[in-house]
Amino acid sequence: MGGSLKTRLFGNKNKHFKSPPPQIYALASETCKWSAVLKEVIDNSELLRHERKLTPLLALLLVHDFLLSRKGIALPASHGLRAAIERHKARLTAELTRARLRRKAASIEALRQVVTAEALGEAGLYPRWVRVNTFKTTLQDQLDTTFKEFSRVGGVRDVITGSMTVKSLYIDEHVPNLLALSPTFEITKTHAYTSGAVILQDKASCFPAYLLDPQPEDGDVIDSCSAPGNKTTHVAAIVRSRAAEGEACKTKVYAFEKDQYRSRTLDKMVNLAGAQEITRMSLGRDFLKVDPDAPLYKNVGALLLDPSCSGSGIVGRDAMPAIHLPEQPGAAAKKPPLDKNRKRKREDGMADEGRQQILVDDDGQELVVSSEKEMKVRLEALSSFQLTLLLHAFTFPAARKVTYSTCSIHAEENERVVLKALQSEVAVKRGWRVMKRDQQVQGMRDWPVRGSLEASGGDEEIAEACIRSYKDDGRGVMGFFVAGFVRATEAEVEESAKGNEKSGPKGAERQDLSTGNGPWQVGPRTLVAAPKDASSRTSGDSSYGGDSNIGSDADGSDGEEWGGLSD
Ligand SMILES: C[S@@+](CC[C@H](N)C(=O)[O-])C[C@H]1O[C@@H](n2cnc3c(N)ncnc32)[C@H](O)[C@@H]1O
Repeated sequence: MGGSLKTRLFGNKNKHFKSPPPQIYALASETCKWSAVLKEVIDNSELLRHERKLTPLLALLLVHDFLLSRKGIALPASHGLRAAIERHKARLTAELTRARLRRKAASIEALRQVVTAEALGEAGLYPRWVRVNTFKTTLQDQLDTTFKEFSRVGGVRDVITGSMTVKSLYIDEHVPNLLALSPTFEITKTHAYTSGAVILQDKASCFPAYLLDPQPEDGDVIDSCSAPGNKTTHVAAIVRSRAAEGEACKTKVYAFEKDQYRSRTLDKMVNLAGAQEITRMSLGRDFLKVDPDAPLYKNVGALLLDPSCSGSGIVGRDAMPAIHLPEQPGAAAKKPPLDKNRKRKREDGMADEGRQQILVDDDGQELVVSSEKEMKVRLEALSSFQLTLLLHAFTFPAARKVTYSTCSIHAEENERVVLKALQSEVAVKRGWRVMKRDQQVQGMRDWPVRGSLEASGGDEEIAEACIRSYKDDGRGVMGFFVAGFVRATEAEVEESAKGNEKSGPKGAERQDLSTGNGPWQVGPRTLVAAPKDASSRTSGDSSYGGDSNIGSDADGSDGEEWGGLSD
């Protein structure tokens, strides 16, 4: 099985490890992180030459615990392996000091920071986004306690550049209750994190709940695709914050999650976040099988739809920590094993290794893609499924607002789904429109990165309504897409129907976006072809990163981690 360490441990539902996956993950990632330093210590102290029973990996694990773990080696004092390390205490300690000085670190704490920064890899170029969970605390409380010693900086870039100073913080200007922290700060070791008072969630992943902006008059809310629960707990926190002070919150958030395994994570997260008071979870339930006309959902006015996607916007999903093993005395340098498939692939005219990609979608599913064609087929299947879910959301009788989001950078999963949804029969019949930029909540209106004009069929209003983000553009967020839909009033629907009758069908101009997939037909909205020089990036911003593809955590889900649990 390929994929990241997290995917291998947490995504493998059928594997039963002897120890809990979070414990194995912590051990493996910590050992990998220190392995370059420990290799130097072990090689230079000649430990493996003196202690022939030790293997390089065992030595790495034991020396790590001996030198760096607070509890030391977790074996009885009389145990042979423990004695094999402790016999060399003086030499190992001296070599650790040398390794530290070589890295110009004044203390073990400083060395820890150097090692952490090195191990972050791509993730070190992004801040740690932390959403303050208002079910449990307030932004001010957190600034006064958990982040008391942090210095405030002027922008996200300063948090990243100053990452070695560890404790810098920026209060986000777009999304309320969101902080950007230095990537090396170990937030997961704080009480705020383990108690669910703060939740690790990328800025862009906070856009959907914020854009949905549920108000008490909107009625109940549905999160159709919920696990691991970042957006569910976010939208629930917003709903709760809008209930009158001192009064019980009447609005409910209905959270659906199809996958049984991921449902457990959702359940834990909702409870840890304190969102269970207003969240009704349907664990293991397919949103597509939910009857929109069921009495239970008659007051559902707002739906958040964040379906499975290619995960191509996720930062660091591929990252597999490197392990540096000490030299085994006398062992001949091993040749890397021959890839038996390699020759055959070339003879077959298949893509060589360089072009083959393992796609890990945001559900942790892996797929080897070796040609453009395969990629296209995969994206088509995803977009068809995404559209079907979106159109199902449109059918809830009292629904007035829907947000649709993906952590993908592909237009097929984003603007193209929006266009098809707007053209669908259900959208036309029920009066669904795109939520225009000037109808959006302030922070989303101000966010400068908008949809692709070309992918929006040249429709500027739609491109402006769509919200994007790109990794590598210096804004410190993952690649993401979100669009909102609002439903017109009955009067507006009638007005628009009259307009359509007058203008008649414009078949010649119409761009056919129908895939033939999904239960809905394309409606009468007319689209104008994109101008040839249409820029796929808007808002006069030239600092975008490329649409680099692919391969992405949560840390479960959108490259996120969350309150005290590992997905
Ligand atoms: C992108 S993840 C959701 C991430 C989540 N919104 C968050 O922010 O933590 C998509 C989730 O949708 C679930 N899913 C996919 N199809 C579904 C369906 N038809 N009904 C309910 N859940 C579904 C997947 O199992 C997966 O857990």
